[in-house]
Amino acid sequence: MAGRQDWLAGPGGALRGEIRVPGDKSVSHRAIMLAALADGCSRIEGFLEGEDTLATVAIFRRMGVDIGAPSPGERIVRGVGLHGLRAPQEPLDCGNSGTAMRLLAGLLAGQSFDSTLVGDASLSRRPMRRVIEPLARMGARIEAGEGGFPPLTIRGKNDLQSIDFNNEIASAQVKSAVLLAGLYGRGETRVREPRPSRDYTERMLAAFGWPVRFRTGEAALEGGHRLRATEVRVPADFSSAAFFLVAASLVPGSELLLRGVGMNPRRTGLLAALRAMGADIRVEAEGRQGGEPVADLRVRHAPLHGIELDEALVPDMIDEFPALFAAAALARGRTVVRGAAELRVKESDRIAAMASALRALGARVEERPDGAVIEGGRLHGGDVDSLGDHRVAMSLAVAAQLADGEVRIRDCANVATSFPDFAGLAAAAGFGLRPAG
Ligand SMILES: O=C(O)C1=C[C@@H](OP(=O)(O)O)[C@@H](O)[C@H](O)C1
Ligand SMILES: C=C(OP(=O)(O)O)C(=O)O
Repeated sequence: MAGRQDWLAGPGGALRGEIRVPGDKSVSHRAIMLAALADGCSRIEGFLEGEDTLATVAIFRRMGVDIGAPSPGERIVRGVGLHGLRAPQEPLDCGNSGTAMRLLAGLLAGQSFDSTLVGDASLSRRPMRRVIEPLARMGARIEAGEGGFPPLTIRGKNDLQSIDFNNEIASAQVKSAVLLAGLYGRGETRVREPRPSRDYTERMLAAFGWPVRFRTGEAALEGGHRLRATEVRVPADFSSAAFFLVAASLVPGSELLLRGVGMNPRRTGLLAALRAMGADIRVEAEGRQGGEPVADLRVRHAPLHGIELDEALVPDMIDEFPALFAAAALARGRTVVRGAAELRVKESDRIAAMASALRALGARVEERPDGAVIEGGRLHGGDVDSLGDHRVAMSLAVAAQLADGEVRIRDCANVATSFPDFAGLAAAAGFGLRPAG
């Protein structure tokens, strides 16, 4: 990652125009992984050129997969087949990406060689027992650092057992790690979840020709099949669109059209939450792209009010809470979030990070172990820290648009992991946002 980068944000004017945000991060990771293990040559279009997904590309190249990049957002992957990866000569660097590390833990557990997964300082503080434990039940041998943190050393083992796994947390990363190990398992691997998490691994396995049975909250597959190369068209990332949905809702006079946004129902919880707060967001030009629902989203300014967030929405908007906190701090009345303790183990503790930054701008925020109570009101300018968390940085830039004075947001370089040109696109749409000199 580049050095530390501060932003100067807000106040801004009305947001107008059309935007296409970059490709979906979850889909981009999975497209590279499955294409690498497929028979034949796959083409990926709309790939996210972000640091997280580029880390996944670099990892597969280190394991002997030829991945061409003829143009931005395009990747040509010459699959090596399920057993064709080469033993890496050095540790595989997942950078800041929890998705890369957890999915790869499952995928590498089924290889015949040893491998080590490392990450940056933030990833090295994120819990990995959640994948190590179910994978160990499948016969995988994975050693972690003290406390179950990265690095992970994965001992090669080609004959994994299948399991019937009841996950206690709703996590697509854990579910996907187990399913990817299950490709190498004998018999049927099944994962059940307390609430359904995003289902991209299941959908994409099916697109690559692997038989997989899945319905809300449950997925199952058997080992011993093959993946067939295919074409993947990656939709625009709803989580990146989220910052514009919130900003245009908040700033008077705004109207933005967001093109080709992925509308997988396991991702669009924020849409329901914002509508419950009074947002005016219309879904237009609905279609399908590579097996995923997509649509254009037209968002117009509307006065927002606080809500008691429905806990059932939490997994469907797990990455959108920093943006929701920004909306809540500027809405009329009180917003209550519960059942979202997972936010404490993301790139930062997102409850603490947002509570402390919004408080520094004048908001009244009470932290709870699994959420927060936010009293909406006015914000003033100030100096806040994103704690090196991309979603916190972008959400604070949104909140700053409505602040009475300029906001310095510290440590924003991490935005390049999921949305490299956020500052440029946002400024072009009307955000007050520039790098601090
Ligand atoms: O599977 C995925 O691609 C992701 C799953 C979510 O994490 P959890 O599985 O920890 O909920 C999400 O926060 C992350 O950004 C991407
Ligand atoms: C939590 C996130 O990603 P990851 O877990 O892949 O680091 C995110 O992008 O908000």
